[in-house]
Amino acid sequence: MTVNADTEAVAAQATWRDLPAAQQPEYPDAQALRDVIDELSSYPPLVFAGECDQLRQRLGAVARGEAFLLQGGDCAEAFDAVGADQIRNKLKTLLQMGAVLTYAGSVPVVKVGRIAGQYSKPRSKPTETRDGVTLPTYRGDSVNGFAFTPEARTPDPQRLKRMYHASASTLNLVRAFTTGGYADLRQVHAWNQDFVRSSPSGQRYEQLAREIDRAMNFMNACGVDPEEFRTVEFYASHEALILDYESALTRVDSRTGRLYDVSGHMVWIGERTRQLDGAHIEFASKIRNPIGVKLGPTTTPEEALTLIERLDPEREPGRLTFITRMGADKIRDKLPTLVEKVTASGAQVVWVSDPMHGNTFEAASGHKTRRFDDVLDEVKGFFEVHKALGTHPGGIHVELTGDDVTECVGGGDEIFVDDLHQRYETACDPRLNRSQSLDLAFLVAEMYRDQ
Ligand SMILES: O=C[C@H](O)[C@H](O)COP(=O)(O)O
Ligand SMILES: C=C(OP(=O)(O)O)C(=O)O
Ligand SMILES: [Mn+2]
Repeated sequence: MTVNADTEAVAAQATWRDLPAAQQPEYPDAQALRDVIDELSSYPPLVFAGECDQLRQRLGAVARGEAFLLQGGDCAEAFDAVGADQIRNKLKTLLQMGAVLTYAGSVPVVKVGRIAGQYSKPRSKPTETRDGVTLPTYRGDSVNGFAFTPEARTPDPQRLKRMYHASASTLNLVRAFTTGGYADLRQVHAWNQDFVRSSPSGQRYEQLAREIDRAMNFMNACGVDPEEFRTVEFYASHEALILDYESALTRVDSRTGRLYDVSGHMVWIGERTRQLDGAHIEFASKIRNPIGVKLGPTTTPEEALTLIERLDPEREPGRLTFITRMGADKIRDKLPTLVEKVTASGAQVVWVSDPMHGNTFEAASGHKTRRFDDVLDEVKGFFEVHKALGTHPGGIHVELTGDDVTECVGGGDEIFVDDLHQRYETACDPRLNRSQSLDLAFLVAEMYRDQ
């Protein structure tokens, strides 16, 4: 491992501490937090800086229009969901989506999970009231517990260590699956085996898998058996929200002397913490990882240009990804000016569509949900805008799970509002289930081809 702790250089990145940091937990015991930070600072990196560089190169290809980014996973990972089945199901769903996009969209797909670190949530309200009792809102397993009790909801810094260990175990299994044979393209059918073959998306996938098989057999018969089919390059990403944690996992790379946040390959800054004069952007400006920034409907072109100045002063394709989350009803109106102004500035950012976060609503039953049709319409709008401007629709960023949950309504195997209660398991936002995720991949592949 070539990443060393270089105390002085690492301390120099802590300039974010002088700036306002939104959405941070209020820990009751400051000393307990300091102790945890000290301990985390001594832990080994979860990723290698060279892998972050490799992802930046892959994203550079996306920025140039030569590849497509598939980024997806839970809204909020949970400590009690760090089990082999859940991790495998998520990975399988992403691999299936990747196969669909690569084959049907005829484009190399860069695969990045919202995984192995996605434990912290920004919230719209600081407190939650139930039956007259008001408690701090749930902010992700890294901060407090989901249960509605004062004990669970009090932020506990020990949870940051659990986040590290949960991330490490998850990443370990993901690496085992992706390099140990499970992700071998010859397994395209196996990924689908347990999936309801009667479901429309399962059947459609089966058809595509047969075509991939034939193509591979053809190549084999021609004497071609590329190593690339045996393993999959898969990267981990999460929102860099809790700066004490991200900062404790920031290290100097001994190869280059530069700082990397080794808690994940790519990190992003959320819509609620992207203030230009805030701590999160300052922190992100100091690290070399590929950085994403969520852009909601209020983003001005000037803000986008300043973000580029702050985060990508060297104008390096792949360094900066703008993840737009406008809402299906706003994307066609809001996105064009941003893309035009950014393109005119000469910057080569990756443009990605998050069609989830601008389309959330509360059903009459009280469940937070999203309509599959709105999700699809936002992606359509994203593609239309880029087509009109001659720019590259670089990818999608989605909240999904490999389990058959009922959290978003619609899809080929339709889920109705009245079904939501059946398997509503998310700790935060509603995710596409496996069938809806595959539906989306097929439809996006068509859009990409038509582009
Ligand atoms: O993904 C995160 C949610 O969109 C965010 O936490 C806000 O959710 P809330 O409005 O329920 O707080
Ligand atoms: C909170 C999230 O998104 P945003 O910052 O875009 O609201 C998220 O990605 O879960
Ligand atoms: Mn979310």
